[in-house]
Amino acid sequence: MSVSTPSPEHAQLIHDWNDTASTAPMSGRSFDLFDESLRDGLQSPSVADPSVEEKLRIIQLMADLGIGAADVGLPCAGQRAYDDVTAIATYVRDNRLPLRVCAAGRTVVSDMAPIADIQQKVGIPLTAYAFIGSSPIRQYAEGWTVEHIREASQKAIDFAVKENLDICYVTEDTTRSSPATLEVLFRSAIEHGASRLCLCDTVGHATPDGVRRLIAFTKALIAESGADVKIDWHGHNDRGLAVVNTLFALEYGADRLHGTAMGIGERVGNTAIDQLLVNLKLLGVIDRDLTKLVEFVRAVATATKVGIPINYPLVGEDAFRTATGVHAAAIIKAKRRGDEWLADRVYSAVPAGEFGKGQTIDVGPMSGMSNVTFWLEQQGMAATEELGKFILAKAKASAVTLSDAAIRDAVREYEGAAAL
Ligand SMILES: CC(C)C(=O)C(=O)O
Repeated sequence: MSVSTPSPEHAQLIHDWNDTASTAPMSGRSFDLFDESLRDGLQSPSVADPSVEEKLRIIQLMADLGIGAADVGLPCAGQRAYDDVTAIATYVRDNRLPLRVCAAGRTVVSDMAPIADIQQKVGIPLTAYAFIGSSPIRQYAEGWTVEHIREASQKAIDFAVKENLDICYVTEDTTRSSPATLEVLFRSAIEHGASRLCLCDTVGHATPDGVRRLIAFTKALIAESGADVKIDWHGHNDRGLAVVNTLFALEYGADRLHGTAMGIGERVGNTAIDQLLVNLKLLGVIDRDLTKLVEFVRAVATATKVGIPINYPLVGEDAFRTATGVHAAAIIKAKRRGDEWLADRVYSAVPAGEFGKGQTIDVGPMSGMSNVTFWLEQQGMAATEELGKFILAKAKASAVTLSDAAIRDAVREYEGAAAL
């Protein structure tokens, strides 16, 4: 389902300063999305660990959205984590979902072993994400030398390879790690059989320019090695740049982009995979049905007990709702013409209809008469001028947008007064 092609008349209505044509090469490249909601997402201290049934529903929705891989937990963390990863892998196997099951652990054999064990038991290939801190600040905090990190990584990778696990080598805090250290660690990981390198902006430090330079550095190193090794990009949002950085990571050559529903995760969280999907679609990089995206975000929000902010893109209560007179008037004019294309775009850069949603008009202190008239018509009520004025006066006197019940009360009050 593509972003609906505008009619020739509509096509003239938006001058696009975004250089969408320059994203065309991205759409030709094969890349994948990697969902971290059930691992990094659950590391947020404020979220609840979903039940296994909720996790399976979330996994199904990821697959429905064309997300190709997911980190589904740290099986080394305890029996419950181990059982949930096993249940997810079994569900993916039994339902033949086109989703790669991945699990994370530190670069120690005891963390890799449960992943190998689940792979063996369930009988589908898993990917192990083996992580270790690589930046000078992490080395200093832990008292590690580069040689210690390299050796620990090598032992974990050798074990995983021996167990036939696909292995992604994850250098935590890559965006603050020195090129000399990364060169040693990446070369060793590649030589020992890692199929992927995961570049982590663990503390949300990177800017797009840093993303570009780090990916160029890593690509050159991989090219030199002659191995077929892919690059993952894992971003955090401490500076509010996670989605933007991840879009740039794709442009600069990352093969797999990480994110979580609503960006839940450590501290202020990760790249919001839902926002990433919306942008990839609007940029023309992907062409797929995203009408289940809202359900996916709501499923994660409910299962993790995270509230959806009212102004959250696409899913927030106010994402496609206005009570403002000027905005409402323009949307209503489009709707009266039967022009939903126009109604969806005149005051929104994300067309609601493309994502299974619609614009709604409310009545509040910033409203004009068209809000009231439209609201009454939607309810099948006669929108007389006098009634409209009465409701609008109530709205102007109110500090908040009127609820439907408050407008109905106003209608009753008006009718009662008129009947006297
Ligand atoms: C373990 C990795 C992927 C991580 O979560 C991070 O560095 O933020």
